[in-house]
Amino acid sequence: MTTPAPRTTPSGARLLAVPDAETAASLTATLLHDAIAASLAERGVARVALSGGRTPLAAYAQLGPAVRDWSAVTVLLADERCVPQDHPDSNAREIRAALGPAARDLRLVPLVENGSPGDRARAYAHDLGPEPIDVVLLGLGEDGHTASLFPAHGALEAEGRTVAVLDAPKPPPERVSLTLPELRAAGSVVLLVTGEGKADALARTLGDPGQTAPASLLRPETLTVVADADALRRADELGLAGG
Ligand SMILES: O=C(O)[C@H](O)[C@@H](O)[C@H](O)[C@H](O)COP(=O)(O)O
Repeated sequence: MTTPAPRTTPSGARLLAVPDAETAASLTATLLHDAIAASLAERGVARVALSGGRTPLAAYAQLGPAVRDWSAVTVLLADERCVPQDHPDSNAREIRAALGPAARDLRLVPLVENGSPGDRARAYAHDLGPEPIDVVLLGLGEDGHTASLFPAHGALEAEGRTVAVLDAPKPPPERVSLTLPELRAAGSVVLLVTGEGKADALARTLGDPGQTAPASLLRPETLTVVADADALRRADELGLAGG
């Protein structure tokens, strides 16, 4: 698909503004595909971290059949809920289902099912493997959270690669998330935001760097925001959606 002319956000991130959620999904699938293909061409393997939530599922459905060799791709979780892997709230389960049968050979690294959230976070930090992540797909909550990093939450200060969250405002409360340093170390990050319910959160993210909007703490040099017109409405009104 044709990529829209990039805008630059006040922090210096790339913003790709698209008319609707359907176009945002196709563009996101293309960006993920291209990042995976570049890593496969360069190193023969690719490492991608994906988020849960409803918004990216249409993009995953297009990404599944688009990637030629899933057996060389490791799929990590940007965040996961502390539930069994076959639970309806499991991000791993949703992501695998959305990628579909074409991705059956992928290596998805799940969160271990036993232990406290802290134990699971430590195990996941080990399971991430030593190399940095090539590309991360993040969503944005209506309250401004990204992955399981919630506004003004202590997890934002975590210095390791993963962090346990015991009291997430969005259920389920017990989660494990990649940390800000880990997200900032990734080769690239795509933040996918659609729908008018996200408009205030996106405006805060683009305009008010700080812990009230965790995605504003991502690294602008590696960040691409893909947003549809409904999600951008407030940021546009405030002149925060770049030019
Ligand atoms: O597991 C999770 O809860 C997510 O990874 C989370 O960060 C999600 O991306 C946002 O809450 C947006 O979710 P929606 O796309 O459903 O709005």
